[in-house]
Amino acid sequence: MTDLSKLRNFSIIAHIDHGKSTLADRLIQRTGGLTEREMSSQVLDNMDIEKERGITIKAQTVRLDYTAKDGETYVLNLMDTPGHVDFAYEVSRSLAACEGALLVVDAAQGVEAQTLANVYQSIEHDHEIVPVINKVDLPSADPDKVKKEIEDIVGLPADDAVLASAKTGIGIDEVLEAIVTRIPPPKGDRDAPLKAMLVDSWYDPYLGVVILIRVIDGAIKKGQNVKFMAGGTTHLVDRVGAFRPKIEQLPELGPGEIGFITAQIKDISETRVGDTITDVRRPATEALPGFKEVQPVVFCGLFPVDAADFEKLRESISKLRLNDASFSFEMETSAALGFGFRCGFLGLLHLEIIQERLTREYDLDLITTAPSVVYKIHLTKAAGEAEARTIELHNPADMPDPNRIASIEEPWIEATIYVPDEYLGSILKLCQDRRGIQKNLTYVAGRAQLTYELPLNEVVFDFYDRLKSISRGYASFDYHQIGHREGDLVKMSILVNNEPVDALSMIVHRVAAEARGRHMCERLKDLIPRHLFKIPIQAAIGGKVIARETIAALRKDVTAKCYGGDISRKRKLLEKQKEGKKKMREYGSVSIPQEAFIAALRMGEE
Ligand SMILES: Nc1nc2c(ncn2[C@@H]2O[C@H](COP(=O)(O)OP(=O)(O)OP(=O)(O)O)[C@@H](O)[C@H]2O)c(=O)[nH]1
Repeated sequence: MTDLSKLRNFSIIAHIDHGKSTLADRLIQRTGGLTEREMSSQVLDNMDIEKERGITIKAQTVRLDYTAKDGETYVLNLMDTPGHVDFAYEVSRSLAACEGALLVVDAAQGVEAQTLANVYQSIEHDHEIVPVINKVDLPSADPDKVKKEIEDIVGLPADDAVLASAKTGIGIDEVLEAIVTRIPPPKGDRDAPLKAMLVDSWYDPYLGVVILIRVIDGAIKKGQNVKFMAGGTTHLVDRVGAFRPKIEQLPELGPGEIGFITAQIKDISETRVGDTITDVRRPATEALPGFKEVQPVVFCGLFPVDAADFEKLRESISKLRLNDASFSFEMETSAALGFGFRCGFLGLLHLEIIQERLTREYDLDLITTAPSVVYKIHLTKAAGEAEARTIELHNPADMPDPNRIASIEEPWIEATIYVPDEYLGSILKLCQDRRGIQKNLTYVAGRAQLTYELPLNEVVFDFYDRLKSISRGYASFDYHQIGHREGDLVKMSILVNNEPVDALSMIVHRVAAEARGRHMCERLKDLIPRHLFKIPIQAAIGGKVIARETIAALRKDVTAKCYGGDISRKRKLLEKQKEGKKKMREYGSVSIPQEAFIAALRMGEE
């Protein structure tokens, strides 16, 4: 067990790309955990997609030994946190396991929205925050301006901010000293019953489910019987250890310590982030505060392009789910798309990551249906029912008969947008177009900080992409949910050749329905190839058509213009046609190319 006064638990909070992972790797290297060669590939971002996209998805932790200038050796637990709004709950749990944080701000970019959101969380956890101005090696670095921003915008003193370059190694010793001298040691009672927080968990093919914990009171040892208080399950601990970053087994973890346990757990859904772990024989009386079950907020259908891939899709999805308890799925059948899965995600980025992994790692061609949020539908009282029911709707296809609906509620978010002045006008228009309600607007140092309330369903399509493109990448965005509100919502169906295409139906606000319907029809007109007959494309609410386009009939055979003369050219064309067919879905007698599904949903005007 480590002496409490020699322990420091900290995390690194930063906006995406400000250098959190690079700094973490540099700290590991300086304290001897890694050689220069091992440094060459980032250690903490260990999933391929994380590396490629340069974002951290799962929180990881490392235990470092550091001999400080005072001659004492300290154990530093560094906790990495995910950098994206979709994973805010994991950030919050990781922060709860620490006493302090390094606030990394890019010396050239300055404070961004995500920085703010994470700092506020960190302050809520009573953290000691040490500002680190990173990338001072860049020619465009302006540390004094960034210091002023940290003081004016974040509201933290920044006089003694550490100036560093995670890339070149400048200031790394100062960062380590600041951790030891400025971040307080943890508190904890060794003699109290075991109380440990479940910070994170993941599936490892050799170890089974690995659980990252922070011990609050008591100690946890190999051979101990433990209970998960919220989950209600009990387990026998068979390994206790820490990451350095390689695995090292330890006899026990005492109060204030961070490390991992394994307990022969097969299913990750038994380990819920935020749960309290206690001893079976001598349990704690109260669980740790703040446990929250994470719920998916965005749903969509995933269908194989080739119906024969269904089993492969099922297997692949089940495998992904082994490592990600926040992702949910259940089987779904669609008249047009056949068998597939309805999946739930924490947000759009989460959706994209899963979709990309399925495509890339499992080599599947998929059709993704329109993402949908969770609506609360209040039904009218049916004959024989004691009281009116409320249902949760994840899939526009399951929308009840409008006559049975008393009212519909949709989820709302509060968004914080941080944007340079010159783009403010267009951002305000974007928010207004998406039914936003402006709550606040302040200016700091040539940039505007905007607070808007927005319906989540207006954000899930392409809000973030639009925001980035309007502001040339300078706007940053963060949000949290603020509950459901009633809205005048309707289901809009898309009919191709008079047949409804359920993958394209969506729930929209009545006011926006016509414009969106028209837009969808226009898009589809360009995306669906001509056939030998005329194809009407319609958007409808109930039986009422609100928009219509027609694809003219194809008059000639594609090869006709070759006059049968050039046979190789003719063959090429036919082959091309065949190739195209593979990626199409048949709707009645109409073929719709795979990319039409996603392309039609993009609302941006080009
Ligand atoms: N010039 C310079 N570049 C740096 C420095 N630190 C990091 N970078 C670069 O900045 C980019 C982003 O760094 P990361 O460490 O991946 O950023 P991050 O904050 O971990 O990003 P997320 O994992 O998405 O939160 C990389 O290309 C790094 O090489 C630095 O001190 N100087």
